[in-house]
Amino acid sequence: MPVTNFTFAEKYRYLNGFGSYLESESVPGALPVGHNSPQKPPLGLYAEKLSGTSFTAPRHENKQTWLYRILPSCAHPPFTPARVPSPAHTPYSSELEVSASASEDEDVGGSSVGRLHHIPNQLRWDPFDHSSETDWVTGLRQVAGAGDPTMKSGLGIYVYAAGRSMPTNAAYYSADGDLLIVPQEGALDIRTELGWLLVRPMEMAVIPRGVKYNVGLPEGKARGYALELYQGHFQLPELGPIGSNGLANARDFQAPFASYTNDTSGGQYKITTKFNNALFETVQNHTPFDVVAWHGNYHPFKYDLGRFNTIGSISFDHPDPSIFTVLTAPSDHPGTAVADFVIFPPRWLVGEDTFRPPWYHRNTMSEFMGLIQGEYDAKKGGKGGFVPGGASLHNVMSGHGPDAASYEGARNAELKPVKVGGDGNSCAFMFESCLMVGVTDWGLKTCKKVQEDYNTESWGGLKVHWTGGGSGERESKSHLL
Ligand SMILES: O=C(O)Cc1cc(O)ccc1O
Ligand SMILES: [Fe+2]
Repeated sequence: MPVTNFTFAEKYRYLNGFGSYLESESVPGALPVGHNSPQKPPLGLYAEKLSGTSFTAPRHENKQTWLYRILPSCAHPPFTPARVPSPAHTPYSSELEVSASASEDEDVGGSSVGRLHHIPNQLRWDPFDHSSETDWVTGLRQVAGAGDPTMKSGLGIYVYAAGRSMPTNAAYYSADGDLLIVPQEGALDIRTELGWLLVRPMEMAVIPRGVKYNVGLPEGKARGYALELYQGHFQLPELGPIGSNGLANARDFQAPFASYTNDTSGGQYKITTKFNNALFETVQNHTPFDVVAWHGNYHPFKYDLGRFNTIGSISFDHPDPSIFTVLTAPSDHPGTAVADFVIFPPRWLVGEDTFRPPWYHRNTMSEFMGLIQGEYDAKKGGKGGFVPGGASLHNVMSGHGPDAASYEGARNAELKPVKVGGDGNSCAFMFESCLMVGVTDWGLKTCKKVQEDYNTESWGGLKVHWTGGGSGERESKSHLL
């Protein structure tokens, strides 16, 4: 059986830098020098290329990694449809049986994206349930999405809940896209083909398309959010006039060290893949975690959100939330993102003569938000409220903004500097997309978490403050006065 007695220090060594071309060898001499694919790679290893872009992608976009492993990935029996439900449909409780959609998937060979409901209403969800019955693979649920993995366009938005580590002889990969993970409760001990990552709440990670991984739960349970990017890859946002540092700094992104298991005993390793949003599995007789060394720029990474250098107004007015972008996945149109990952971290709010929470707005982008901890400054009231582990969706042109209680509070607040979240521990995030997102059956119905009265609870009580009376006079004001 596999060697599993890695020490904490052996597992969690990191290589620093965003998008860097890195190399790592867990046995000295395992990486060929000056060659990618020598006739006989060192130590009797196989060379295997893992590409994240087309071979001919321009250099600044090109992503690939060379893996030096004991056996290549192709050595496995054929995949067959998995006996677990697809992520878009199914309740957490095993009492509710494997869903009808999963068996339909089997009939047609296992490829179904599921129905998405496109609705203009603002949506908010109570915290999603914990589950003791699921592991990472069975605990991922698609809430919303746009586009299509087969066309490599769009994104999927997920929540996960798990109460079990994946068996150590199991691995998962998604052929559909890069997965950005935002833990909300419980650490994730992620073993990837390229090495280990420990990802805790207030950290995030990205596992690229195709990279196999296993998720252990050191705390016995975990819950959080995830975004799967069907097209392109996340990159750091441009900084423009901010200059050469700020927001998420490149050096704070951490990639794993190579770490391998040498299991030649002919064990049984279950590989599950998500392929066009349906799950398939196979069992192979060698561990997928046999990469002794690698070099490349296509690798998993993590980032501690506490290292985000938050920048905001120090004079007046509330800036656009783009100033809080950690990572962005651009569309073909510059400045327009298929997905932005934005955080609202602990920070000081100042601003003279300024309404400090978000202004009311209708947005051409769609906004899915979650709360990692604390409270969000625009959402104080309402039955159920916006609470950690819950979520909201304000779709394309769906009006939103502070609820009535938050509005009145901010309108009358003394404008001294305040730390957002009071104790400084709040952190909400947003997955913002230029695409109109649809909600899955699971997100709309099966999860049973939609707050039916969200709109009226939030904005039904907004007061009229109009004092104009038709005089038409307008105050002209300089902020220098
Ligand atoms: O709707 C939201 O709460 C997210 C958001 C925050 C902000 O500061 C400005 C715009 C915006 O969409
Ligand atoms: Fe918004």
